[in-house]
Amino acid sequence: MSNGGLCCGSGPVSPTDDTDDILFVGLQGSGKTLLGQRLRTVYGKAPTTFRLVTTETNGSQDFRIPTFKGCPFKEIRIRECGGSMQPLWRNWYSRPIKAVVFTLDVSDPAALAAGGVELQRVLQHPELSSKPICLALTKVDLPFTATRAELDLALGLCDLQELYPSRLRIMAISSVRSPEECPELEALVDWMIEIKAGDQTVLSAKKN
Ligand SMILES: Nc1nc2c(ncn2[C@@H]2O[C@H](COP(=O)(O)OP(=O)(O)OP(=O)(O)O)[C@@H](O)[C@H]2O)c(=O)[nH]1
Ligand SMILES: [Mg+2]
Repeated sequence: MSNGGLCCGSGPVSPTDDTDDILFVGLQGSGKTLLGQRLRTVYGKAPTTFRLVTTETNGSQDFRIPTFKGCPFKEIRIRECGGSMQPLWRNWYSRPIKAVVFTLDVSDPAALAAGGVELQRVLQHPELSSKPICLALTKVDLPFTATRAELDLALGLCDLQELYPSRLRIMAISSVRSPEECPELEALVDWMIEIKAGDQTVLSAKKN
């Protein structure tokens, strides 16, 4: 499996010199790696055998996500910080990233409270105060997932959306589904493209 550049090892983990556009954070096993792999297939060529198997990200890794034909840039650069590196996520917040995607596994009730606390920390971190955040509710394909009403109750998502109306976007994602089966995957890439372009009209080139 090719995951782009892998940055891990025994030494202290520090941000790389590469410029990343988007930061992926979220608890261990919440679906960042599979989402990065899946997003590459939205406008890129889907591999004949898409592998659902991932390994834990010990450190960080990057994903290059192809954009659509006619987009002013060829790719979106994503940096995933492994859930096991949570105390070090903040090292990336001061980098010139443009937005953050926070993954929350809605099939794991035991992890919801901890995920909600981390989401609040991301939203309130001073280095990220001007950055758009996408809350990706992951694994929505699984049979027993928290409903949106349950999430509103447990995590106060409605209140968060009212508090950060233009900054917080919430999407329900399944990375085991194809982009045709889960249109939110394309919506997420388009959200990243708009943010990287700094121009909401950039998506109009898609239809030409
Ligand atoms: N059913 C289902 N399984 C998923 C989905 N996304 C991820 N998984 C599975 O959940 C497990 C963990 O996914 P990862 O993408 O490795 O999670 P991660 O957030 O990168 O974890 P760390 O690297 O440890 O921080 C893997 O077995 C994935 O195949 C999804 O949308 N649906
Ligand atoms: Mg990972």
